[in-house]
Amino acid sequence: MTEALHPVDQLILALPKTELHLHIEGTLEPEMMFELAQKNGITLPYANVEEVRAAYSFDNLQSFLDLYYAGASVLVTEEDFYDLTWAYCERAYSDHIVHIEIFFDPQTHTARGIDIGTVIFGITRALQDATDKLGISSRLILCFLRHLSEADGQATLEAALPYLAQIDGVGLDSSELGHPPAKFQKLFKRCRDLGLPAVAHAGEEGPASYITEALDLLGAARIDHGVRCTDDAALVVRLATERIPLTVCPLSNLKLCVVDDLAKHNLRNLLAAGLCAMVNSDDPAYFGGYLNANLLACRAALDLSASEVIQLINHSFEASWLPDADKARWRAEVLRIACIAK
Ligand code: HPA
Ligand SMILES: [Zn+2]
Repeated sequence: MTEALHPVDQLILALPKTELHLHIEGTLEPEMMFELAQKNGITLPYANVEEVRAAYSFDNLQSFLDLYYAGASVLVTEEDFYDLTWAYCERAYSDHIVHIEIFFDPQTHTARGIDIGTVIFGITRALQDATDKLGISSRLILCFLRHLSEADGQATLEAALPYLAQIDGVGLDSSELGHPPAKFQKLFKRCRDLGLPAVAHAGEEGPASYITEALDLLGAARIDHGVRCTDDAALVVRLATERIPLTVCPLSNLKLCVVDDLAKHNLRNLLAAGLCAMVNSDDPAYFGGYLNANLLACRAALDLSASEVIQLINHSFEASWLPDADKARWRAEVLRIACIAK
């Protein structure tokens, strides 16, 4: 006999959701990695899909990034970027995600000689199809790799200028330690001048001071991860007062040893401190689960209540870049489903 689903888990599955912290290159499942490698004549350092999965045991962010960049090397044609993005959109649909704001890392591809337009057109064509066929709205965020120089970021921004109509904002990702937001102050000023809103990874492995820098020096409207904010009580008060969203990624934190046990994750404390925190999947093909899997794992490990789950989902709509009327419409839908579930 199959066990009945926990009522809060049923609620998680039923609620409409949004995903705000998702690297499209991090949705590359080993099966697709192999298919694309074969098609594009790229040799992978693995004999089969099982070997790829077995390699996904990470000690820290860098040990993951080394594999993640190697995996992305199979993406070559516009069709490859389309297929990758479309596969994610179908998974998002099955998780009842209605709005996505996704990151892409152009430098990972342009450094291999792939034209930035190939990347952008492949992704945006799939996003448009997701809107037309699955009813999923989306935004696209161009991320700069922080282990590279600011000049490399500037050159990437210049290359992206013809495609600005397809880009809704900019972000900062990759190796955090030793690459503080301050390194990219001029680049983000230029982005602001172009009217591009900014987000930034900060306080994942790096110190709480990187979160403050991301806000004050880059003008970040959201902080990606941000879990280390709790090392600085005054910063927590600031984040709560200014309603700065934190796009938390619990299974990512577990896989990358930011926490050693999901039961010790500070997600609940962030909510209790009045922060606009929500759950996201980051690089789900590498970290063992998409959005619902993250929410279900947190519910089980932290014994989240129905009202905490509803808070997390409401925060994700609040923190999104949807127009206010759409936010209000989705929050009403969340309320309606929550009432039925009672
Ligand atoms: O979790 C992450 N942190 C920093 N850079 C990244 N690039 C993909 N995922 C991540
Ligand atoms: Zn991330």
